[in-house]
Amino acid sequence: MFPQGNQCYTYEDCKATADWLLTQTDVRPSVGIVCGSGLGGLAEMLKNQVAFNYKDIPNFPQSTVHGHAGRLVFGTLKGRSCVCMQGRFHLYEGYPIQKITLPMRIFKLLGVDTVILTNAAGGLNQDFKVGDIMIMKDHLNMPGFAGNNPLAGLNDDRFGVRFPCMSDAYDRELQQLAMDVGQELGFGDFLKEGVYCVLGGPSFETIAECRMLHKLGADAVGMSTVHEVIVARHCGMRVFALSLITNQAVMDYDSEEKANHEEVLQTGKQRAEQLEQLIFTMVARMEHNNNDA
Ligand SMILES: O=P(O)(O)O[C@@H]1C[C@H](O)[C@@H](CO)O1
Ligand code: HPA
Repeated sequence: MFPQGNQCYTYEDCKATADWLLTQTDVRPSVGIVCGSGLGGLAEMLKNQVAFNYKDIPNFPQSTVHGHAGRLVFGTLKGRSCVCMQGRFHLYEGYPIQKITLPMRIFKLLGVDTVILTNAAGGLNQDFKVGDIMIMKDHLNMPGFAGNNPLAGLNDDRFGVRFPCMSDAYDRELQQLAMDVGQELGFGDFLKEGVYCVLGGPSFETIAECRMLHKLGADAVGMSTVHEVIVARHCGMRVFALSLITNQAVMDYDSEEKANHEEVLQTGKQRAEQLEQLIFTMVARMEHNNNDA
């Protein structure tokens, strides 16, 4: 069933893309950032930018979703060299899961040791409000339960081991740093932590599905991030991830609410400034990652 799956991009393909990028810029990033829906403004904050449209990067997929610009931006943030994906790829765009996660392997080959991912998500936890920022402490991988895991297929040991551990996927020190920085910045009222559940999308969830996911222990539901986290951890990068609660998942048959992408992008705009501030302050304070997984 899977033998060709991971052949989608070989180690050599990933290396060719990374080497191409390294010939185009002097920036040698240690931090890689992925911007979620409506959160691409993060990339604009990088200083001394060198930016590439995805269509100009060998082997790179194209962004097809409104709110995902499709640019890879290199630059510095508080003096630290970074690379930022202004737009990510999703299963529902029709890409194979290995293609969605290809940028993580390119990050690794560029020298990135820490990946920061953001996403827009629906809130399942009844204590969450629209505009809350949730530090991801864990995930539920629904496509993975059905066998759609980005590491399925032949394993290339140059990236990582056949059976990587995921109980330590989300770096605990970075979670604590985010909490500390959030408190200092006065974000305590809307900074939460929780479990993110990924689904395939693009349809939003039914009421019964939201109720089920909540019962299973999910605090937020979305359509991304987890595949990238798995590949980033497989190749030994440290991971930190944030969900912006852009809408309340509909859990009640009396509700008139309807999830929609416009609301997702609108909430992104309203909270973007604080989310950016949180990430920049964290990047300024982060220690380098010395212990590859
Ligand atoms: O890329 P993310 O996970 O932030 O995007 C979410 C999931 C869908 O792509 C979209 C739904 O509005 O936002
Ligand atoms: O409610 C949601 N469900 C799934 N994905 C999402 N992305 C933003 N909001 C949602």
